[in-house]
Amino acid sequence: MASTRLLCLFNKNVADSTKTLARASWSLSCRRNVSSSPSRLQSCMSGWIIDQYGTNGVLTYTEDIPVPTVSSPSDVMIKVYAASLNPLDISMRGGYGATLLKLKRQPMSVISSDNGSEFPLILGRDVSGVVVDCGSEVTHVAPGDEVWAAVPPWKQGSLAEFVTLTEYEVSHKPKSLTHAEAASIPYVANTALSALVNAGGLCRDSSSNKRVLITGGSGGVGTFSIQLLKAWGAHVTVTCSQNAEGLVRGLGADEVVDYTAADAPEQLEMMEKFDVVLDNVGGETEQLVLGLLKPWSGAKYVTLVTPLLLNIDSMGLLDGVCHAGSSLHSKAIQNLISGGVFYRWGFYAPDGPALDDVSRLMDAGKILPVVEAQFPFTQVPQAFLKLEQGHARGKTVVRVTEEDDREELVQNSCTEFEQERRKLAEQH
Ligand SMILES: NC(=O)C1=CN([C@@H]2O[C@H](COP(=O)(O)OP(=O)(O)OC[C@H]3O[C@@H](n4cnc5c(N)ncnc54)[C@H](OP(=O)(O)O)[C@@H]3O)[C@@H](O)[C@H]2O)C=CC1
Repeated sequence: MASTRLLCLFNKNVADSTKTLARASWSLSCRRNVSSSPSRLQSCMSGWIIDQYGTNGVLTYTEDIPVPTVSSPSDVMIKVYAASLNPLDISMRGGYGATLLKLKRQPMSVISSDNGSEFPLILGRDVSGVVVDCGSEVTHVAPGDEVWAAVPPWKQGSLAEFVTLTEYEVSHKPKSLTHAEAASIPYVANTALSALVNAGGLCRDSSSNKRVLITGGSGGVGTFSIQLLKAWGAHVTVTCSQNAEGLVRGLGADEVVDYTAADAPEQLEMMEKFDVVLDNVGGETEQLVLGLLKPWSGAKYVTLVTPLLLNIDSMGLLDGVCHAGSSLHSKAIQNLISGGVFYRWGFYAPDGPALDDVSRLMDAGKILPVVEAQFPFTQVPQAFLKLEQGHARGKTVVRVTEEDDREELVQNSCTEFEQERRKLAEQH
C-alpha cells in the first residue's frame, strides 16, 4: 500500500516565477513583523488573492492582506503550512457560485442596497497547519496544536499565511502525515463523508458487503472514497481511465472498469447491481449508472455534479433555487417510480468531528494520502494550471510554509502568543 503514496515533486524554477509576482493595489498601510510567526503586531500577511473573476491571470500575490484575527469566542486561527487545490478553486476563480457565496458572506445584502464587493478573495479549501490563537470558548484545540480543516467556500481560503475558522471546522491532523500530505484530504473527506453518509445512507457499521460504484475514482474524491469504503468493509467498483487502474486497485478497488473502453457500458451492465453509486462525473454518466442500481431495494444514486450554484448564478437566487429544486424533484420522483431508486445530490459540508475519525483511519494506515503534485507557495498559478489540465490522479498540493522551518515556527508562534498573553495579564 505504501507504494501508492504518490509524491511527485514538480521541480520548477522558483527564481523565475518570483519575478512575476504582482503586488495588489490595496491602499492599506501595513506593518509587517520580521518574524514569520504571527503576533498581534503583525497586521498583514502574504497570500494569493483574486480581485476579479477570470482565468489564471487574476491570481495575484500580495503581502498586504489583513491577518484574519480571532474575532469570536469559537474562532481558531491557523498558521498555514500546506493547502491543496480542488476543481472548485478553478470554478470559483471564474465566478462560479458567486451569487450564493456572496449571500452567505453578507446575508444582509439581500435586503439592503449595500452591494459590497466580495473582493479580494482568497481561494484554497484545504489547510494543514498549526494553531496560533483561539477564542475564549475553544476547548478542543490549543495554540501549538497541529491541525487540518476544510475551509468552507464562503470563507477566506488557505492560500495565505493564516486562516481563521471555527472550532467545529477544525480537527487534529493525523500524526503520521506531513502537512503536505494532510492538506490533500479535508475537503474531499468532508465531501465524501457527507455524500456517502448523509445522502448515500452508508456508515462504518452498515457498509459491510454493500456494493458501491464510484465513477471518476482516480480523482481527489474518488481516491479518498475508495479507501474509506474499503475500510468500512464495502465492495467497491470503480470507473477510471485505463492508466489509472493500477492506482485505484492499489487503493483497494475490487473491480475496475476503463470508461474509455468501447464496451464499458456492457461491462458495467453485466456486473451484479449496486446498492449505492457515488457519481463524481455526472453528465452522460448519470443515465448509464442509474440503471446499474438494485431496483426496489432502497438503492441510492448520489451525484456531486449538481446544477444548483450554476442555476443561481445565471438566474438569480429565487429562480435558480426553484429551477434546480424542480429538476431534482422531477428526477427523484421519476427514479423512485420507475425503479425504486433514490436520486440525491451530495454536497461538501464542514465537519471537524468527522475529520477526527478520518485522522484515526489515516494514523492506522487504512487511508493513505494520494498526492500527485506539489508546488511551492511561489507557484500557485502553476498549481492551478496543473489542475486545469484535468486527468487528476489524486491531489495537487501547495506548500505554503516549507516544513524544514516547522519546528522553529511552532516554537516561535507559541512563545510569542505566551508573551502577548502575559503582557495582557500584567496590564489588567
Ligand atoms: N457538490 C459538491 O459539494 C462537490 C462537488 N465536487 C465535484 O465532484 C467532482 C469530482 O471531484 P474531484 O474528485 O475533486 O475531481 P478531480 O478533478 O480530482 O477528479 C476527477 C477524475 O475523474 C476522472 N474522469 C473524468 N471523466 C471521467 C469519466 N467519464 N468516467 C470516469 N472518470 C472520469 C478524471 O481522470 P481522467 O480524465 O484522466 O479519466 C479525474 O481523475 C468534480 O466535478 C467536483 O467539482 C467536488 C467536491 C464537492
